Amino acid sequence: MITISNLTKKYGDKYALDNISFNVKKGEVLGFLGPNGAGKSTTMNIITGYISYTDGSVNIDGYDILENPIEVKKKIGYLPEIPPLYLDMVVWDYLEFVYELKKIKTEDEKSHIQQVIDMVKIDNVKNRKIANLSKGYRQRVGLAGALIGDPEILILDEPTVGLDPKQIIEIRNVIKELGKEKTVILSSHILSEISAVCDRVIIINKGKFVAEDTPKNLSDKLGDNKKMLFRISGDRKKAENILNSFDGISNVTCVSSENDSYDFEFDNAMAAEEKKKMFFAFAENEIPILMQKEIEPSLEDIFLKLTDNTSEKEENTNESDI
Ligand SMILES: Nc1ncnc2c1ncn2[C@@H]1O[C@H](COP(=O)(O)OP(=O)(O)OP(=O)(O)O)[C@@H](O)[C@H]1O
Repeated sequence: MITISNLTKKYGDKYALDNISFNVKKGEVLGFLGPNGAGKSTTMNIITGYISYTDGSVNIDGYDILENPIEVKKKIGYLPEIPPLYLDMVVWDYLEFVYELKKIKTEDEKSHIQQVIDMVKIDNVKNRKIANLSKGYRQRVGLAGALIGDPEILILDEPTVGLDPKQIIEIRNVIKELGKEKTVILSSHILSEISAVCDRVIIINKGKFVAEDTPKNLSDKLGDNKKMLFRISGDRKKAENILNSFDGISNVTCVSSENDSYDFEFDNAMAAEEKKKMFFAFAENEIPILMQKEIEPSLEDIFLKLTDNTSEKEENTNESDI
């Protein structure tokens, strides 16, 4: 459905994208993962025809984006990172405006807009001014705008940035539903975000391709190096010694303390039997374990695992926030 070949975008001498190639199959939900400045928005802006590129090609459902820009744009609904909403407009009027802009002729306008409103669950705010909506609802209005015209492909640039946890879950559910019918590319800088909704993940960093896999395989690749957070109460030194006495535990660090409770972070590659022994060791030393949890791997962990870092060190790191 989407074929990106050797895509390169230069700003002056600087490469925002450097020879990126990938495919997206019809009906697939593809995650585009990378830190700030990786080139996610640049790629999406090129696919949607908003900006040009320096080299390579973009083909959407058989159409080259440069040769058939109108055909391509008809097939794509785009939700940029900051949706371009007119805050003074009422939701319904805004969607009518988008309908006119997209020059959609075949549908019954009112029923189509209502259908889109139902899809993203904004019926309760359709007569309200966009300025008075929460960020979560504004994001859904932006998504509704992208869905006007029933495009086959949806391109969503960091759709959950700035939303609260409840809004994140709601918008994720909407995207999951849409993913059943449409081809979706979704960008994010959070692995769990992508894992929750995507069939496949492409990781880019500083404009370069890093890896491509299913969320499960990516997580398995990181699996032998999971980070754990452990909260204990009691003797800090003793607890540290117990943790360090196990082969499967490394890089033990006390990250915070409050009264007599301490939070330790460590890399955990323990087998199940070893884990049991560790719990008994804490019990024998009368050190209660107050809490334990696995820490989501950061993008930094993923890059360290998936890439040879030497090439990264040669490059300017100012833009990245990892
Ligand atoms: N108009 C521009 N002029 C010069 N450099 C640009 C321009 N737009 C983007 N860049 C640079 O291109 C690189 C990729 O930017 P891009 O916005 O695509 O990254 P991103 O992965 O979307 O990051 P973010 O999550 O911060 O949006 C960055 O180094 C950025 O500074």
